[in-house]
Amino acid sequence: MARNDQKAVHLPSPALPVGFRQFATQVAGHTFEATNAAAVGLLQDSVAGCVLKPLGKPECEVRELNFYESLASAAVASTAAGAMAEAKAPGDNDLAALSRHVPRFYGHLKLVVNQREHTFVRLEDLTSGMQQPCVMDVKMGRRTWDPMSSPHKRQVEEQKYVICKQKLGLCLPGFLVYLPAEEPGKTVVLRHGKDYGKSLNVAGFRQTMGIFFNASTSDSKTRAAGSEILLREVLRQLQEILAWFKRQRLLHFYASSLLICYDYARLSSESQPPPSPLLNGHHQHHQCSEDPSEWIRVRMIDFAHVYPAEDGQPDENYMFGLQSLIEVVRSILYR
Ligand SMILES: Nc1ncnc2c1ncn2[C@@H]1O[C@H](COP(=O)(O)OP(=O)(O)OP(=O)(O)O)[C@@H](O)[C@H]1O
Ligand SMILES: O=P(O)(O)O[C@@H]1[C@H](O)[C@H](O)[C@@H](OP(=O)(O)O)[C@H](OP(=O)(O)O)[C@H]1O
Repeated sequence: MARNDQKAVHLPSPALPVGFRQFATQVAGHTFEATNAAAVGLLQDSVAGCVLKPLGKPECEVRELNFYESLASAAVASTAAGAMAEAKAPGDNDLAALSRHVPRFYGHLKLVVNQREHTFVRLEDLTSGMQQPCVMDVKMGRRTWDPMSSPHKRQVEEQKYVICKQKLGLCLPGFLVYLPAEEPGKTVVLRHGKDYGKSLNVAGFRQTMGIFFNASTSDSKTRAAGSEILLREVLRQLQEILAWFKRQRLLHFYASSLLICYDYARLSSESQPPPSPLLNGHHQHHQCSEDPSEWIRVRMIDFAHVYPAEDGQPDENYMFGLQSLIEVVRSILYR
């Protein structure tokens, strides 16, 4: 069963190249539209574990492609310099270190969708391997317009998600979560888009985060071991990203997001009581006690508005949002 604020309309299917389909767990961003054949969303690639992201407006295309390609070359340069004990270009280390917080990049390609050619980047699917993927897109920063934006674009951006953006430096364009249903063993899917995110105040934002992490106070069924592992691991990954931002002086990220993904199937199995001891006094191996980063992933996405840092300043705008997000997750963990 699904609940959501996105009306169930039957859209005419877009004409896609053979071997590709619409990516079902896209929660935000540009999507296919029934009445606009030029609008394109993410595709699921025939290559397992990959998605294809359309690059959109020409200026966004150049910036996002440039970002991924710079990261890829910095990673190569860093590895080669390490092997040869050579000096690297300034900033290569920081860029190479960023790669682990970003989906893996497998190049770009052009595809014809609805009789129009579009450029896509092929990326690691961050929900890959998840049986019941829960996904949240959190857009970072009080300021979501870039230095080249027109006065009109600035004004439009300033008027959206006003409370959460100004108070927390965060906004919530969409999420999808599996929740336990009344009937034991069954789940419901809750899905909300940008209209919901735009209606939130700070209390609503915090409450929504609790729901997304299956850790709302009213829900005692899953407020157990799994939820604690989830919150601790999300915090750990957020702290690593913050540590990177504190070091780097290269880039500023406007209107960029963090994508938080986890597998509800693993969350609920982690929440089961551990198996009882065997007659010989040993415990059976608990099949879920592997590395939580296998089923919990926090990554930076959407680099259409990445700019070189002016005067080598840190990206305070992004860090303000990230610190708020860390505080919100921490408050859910320790309440
Ligand atoms: N690597 C990925 N793996 C899985 N899902 C992804 C990945 N990249 C993007 N998505 C999904 O697609 C959505 C949109 O991604 P993204 O923000 O990059 O697109 P966009 O169209 O540039 O967004 P915007 O309109 O905010 O500029 C995300 O919210 C997420 O659901
Ligand atoms: O959150 P909303 O209300 O959906 O607003 C969109 C959001 O700000 C996107 O980041 C932006 O795309 P870009 O990052 O590509 O600018 C898009 O501009 P667009 O409509 O001009 O594509 C906006 O409509």
